Amino acid sequence: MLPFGTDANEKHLDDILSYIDEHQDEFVQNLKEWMAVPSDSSDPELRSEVTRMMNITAERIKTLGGNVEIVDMGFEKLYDGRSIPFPPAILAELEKDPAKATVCFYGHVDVQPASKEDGWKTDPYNMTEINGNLYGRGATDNKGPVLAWIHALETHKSLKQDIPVNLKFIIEGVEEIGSPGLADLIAGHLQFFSDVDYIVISDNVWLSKKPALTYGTRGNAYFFVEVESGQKDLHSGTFGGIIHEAMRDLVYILANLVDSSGHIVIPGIYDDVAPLTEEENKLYENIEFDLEEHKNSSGVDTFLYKTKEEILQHLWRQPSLTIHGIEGAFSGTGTKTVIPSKVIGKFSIRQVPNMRIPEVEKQVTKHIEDVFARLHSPNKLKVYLTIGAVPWVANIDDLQYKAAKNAVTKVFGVIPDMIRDGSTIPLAKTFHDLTQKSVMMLPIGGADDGEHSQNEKISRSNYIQGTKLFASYFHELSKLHKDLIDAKQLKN
Ligand SMILES: C[C@H](N)C(=O)N[C@@H](Cc1c[nH]cn1)C(=O)O
Ligand SMILES: [Zn+2]
Ligand SMILES: [Zn+2]
Repeated sequence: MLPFGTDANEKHLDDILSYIDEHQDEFVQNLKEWMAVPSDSSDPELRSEVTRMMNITAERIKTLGGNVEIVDMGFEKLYDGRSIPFPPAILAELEKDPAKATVCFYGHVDVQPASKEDGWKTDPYNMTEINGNLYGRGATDNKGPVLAWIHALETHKSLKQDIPVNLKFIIEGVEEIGSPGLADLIAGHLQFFSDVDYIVISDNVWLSKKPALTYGTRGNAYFFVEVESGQKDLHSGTFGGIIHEAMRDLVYILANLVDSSGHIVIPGIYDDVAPLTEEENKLYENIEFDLEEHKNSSGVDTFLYKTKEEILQHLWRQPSLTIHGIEGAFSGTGTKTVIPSKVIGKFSIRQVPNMRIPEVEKQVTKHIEDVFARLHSPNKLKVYLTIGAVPWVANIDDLQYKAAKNAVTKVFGVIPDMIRDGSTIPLAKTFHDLTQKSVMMLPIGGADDGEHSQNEKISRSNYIQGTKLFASYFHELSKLHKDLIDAKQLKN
């Protein structure tokens, strides 16, 4: 093998990057096949599709030559009392050379719900390319990036080139429902992580047209609030006006969580939020972020805040409360004159440092009970936390951030922005806390990809350049890691 940093090694990488360009249609076709699987983890009826997607992923890693363990994750107890199997998780490894750095890639192949009726322009499960964009559910979140990582490795194999790092994979199928059971899986497989040097996640998007490295995410505390008036739905002509309606109680509760300025009105909720330091405050000035473009891509005319700094701080370092929906309420077209008997309001609070989920749970429960008490309603109230994902902020001085910066500069010709993300990777902090390894997010999705939205996409360019980015990252990391080991040996 040639030492890294030589011209021959540069030539190897250039061959890899050219191969990726030349095979892009094949890579796009592979993504189309993955996106045809409706692996929506939130729909119990589609659970077998998530399992099928996990098996497809496992086969692909096996074909690469990886050692794959398919881990049974047991059963999920649904809130309606049913039990359904969780999809299995994948633990895999490829290459085991003690002289090389070991990188563990984490990703998920489950997706958010999607249906044409929600307003998609194309069939969400039939990937469609329009003007250089690959539309469909999972394009950017997270099938595209997972496949791009695999393609970067397959390219090395196809060209019979040495992969400069050892690889491990942890791939799951329940990220979109908060990664239940995954923290226990990690805790029970610490041996798997013992020789891992770096953990990489590519499950978010850039903030602008400029590539970015992500060193922090918000967490999420997801709540269900259930109000029940009786055993069955009733006619609003026969019973309207004489009973305490569950829906009225719930709407009142939901209306008393957050005010029109976005301020969460739950007492104590901001108490633990980390104060803004002078040093952090300065960071926001230099980040590329086009407010108007962000508005355009969201389809919303007016944001709650006016400046870039306010917007970024409210996305990255302030909690936010979103009301997502009401289960059991009439939501179809038409004019059904029903009084729903049991309704479940769903809302979540994005968590930031130094909020603590048990404290948030207490504050939310007490607040909802107090608000409900004002109604003097005889209805039954239940409040419960269904997802408790904590925020994560990493040390950007870790070596892999430097390797990723070099790789971005090589592939995109610009130095990446260092950003945080308002969304949640439930396992990011868990990885760090349980393994004590460096964690980094290396996004390849564009700011306008529309994760979780209708018409989710990834651009062909980001998908293919992203594949090149991963290949370059292996090479840059290998060089820097080797220098680090050499320096350590010299010291001893
Ligand atoms: C960032 C990632 N692609 C993602 O979409 N994560 C989800 C995870 C989650 C949080 N609560 C429930 N699921 C998200 O941020 O919504
Ligand atoms: Zn995701
Ligand atoms: Zn997602």
